[in-house]
Amino acid sequence: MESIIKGKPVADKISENLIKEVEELKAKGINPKLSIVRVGAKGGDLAYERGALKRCEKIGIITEVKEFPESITQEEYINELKKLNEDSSTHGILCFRPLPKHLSEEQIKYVISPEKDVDCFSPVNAAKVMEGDKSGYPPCTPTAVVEILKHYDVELSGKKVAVLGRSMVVGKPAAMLLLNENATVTICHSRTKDLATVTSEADVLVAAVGRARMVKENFVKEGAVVIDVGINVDEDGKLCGDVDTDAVKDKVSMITPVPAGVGSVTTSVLAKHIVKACKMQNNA
Ligand SMILES: Nc1nc2c(c(=O)[nH]1)N[C@@H](CN(C=O)c1ccc(C(=O)N[C@@H](CCC(=O)O)C(=O)O)cc1)CN2
Repeated sequence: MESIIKGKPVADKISENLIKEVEELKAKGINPKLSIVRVGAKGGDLAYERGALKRCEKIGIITEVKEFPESITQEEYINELKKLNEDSSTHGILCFRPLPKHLSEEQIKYVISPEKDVDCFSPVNAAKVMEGDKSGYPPCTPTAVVEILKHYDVELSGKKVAVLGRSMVVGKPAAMLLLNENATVTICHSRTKDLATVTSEADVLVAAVGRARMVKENFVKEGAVVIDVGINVDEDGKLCGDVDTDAVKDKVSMITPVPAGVGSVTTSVLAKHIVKACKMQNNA
């Protein structure tokens, strides 16, 4: 049985309605716009940026990229973010993370306007994820994980789910969103003892650890569903996930590829959040 499940059908379904919604907004003279803030040129950020620009163009959302050198100071970054907060033509702001070490996310996350924070940087939106409050903007990648599982009719209620990775961008919020779907969630990380034993007990494994092809055949249960969130660049400069797909694809029942898996759905969720933010800001 073909176990590879692509993100495209999920992304297309989310995008379909958005195209109509954007046309309706434009007919009223409202032009939804995303501003991307990128520091440096990390592979994962650039892949996300490419995907986001392509997706927004398809849907009719205006985009701009604010690209800054690694040498940008904390004060300069904050000033740029404040300008976007105040710019009424920008409805959604996407700050690529993690930021370089000399920039304090702890401080910057309080600067982004929660109303424009379409990828859950602000503690206001992060708290809403914890509370299961749907009025905010949960992070796009973890939301895409749940959208894929639902699209492919993967039962989550009462199932054992292992999330490999504990970042604020993916691992922690993914665990929370899966818990909201009544899964029994285990978060695993670099200090987890007998890691492969823990992950191989899961019905669903979400790999978000950021290490190229780390998940091998012994990490997965026979028939498990594997969602590969990793976006890594291998030694040949090729994009690859956290899972060694070739090694596990015959053992599992479903697995997402990289690229063309979670990433393509992430950008549709992002577009959905931009349209929602635009409507809220215009009372449309
Ligand atoms: N604010 C955030 N910054 C970053 C995140 C994040 O979730 N929020 N994550 C990574 C990048 N990332 C997901 O983890 C990511 C990478 C790529 C894509 C994407 O659109 N992929 C497409 C196209 C790929 C290509 O053209 O090469 C695909 O997979 O089909 C989305 C998310 C870093 N920063």
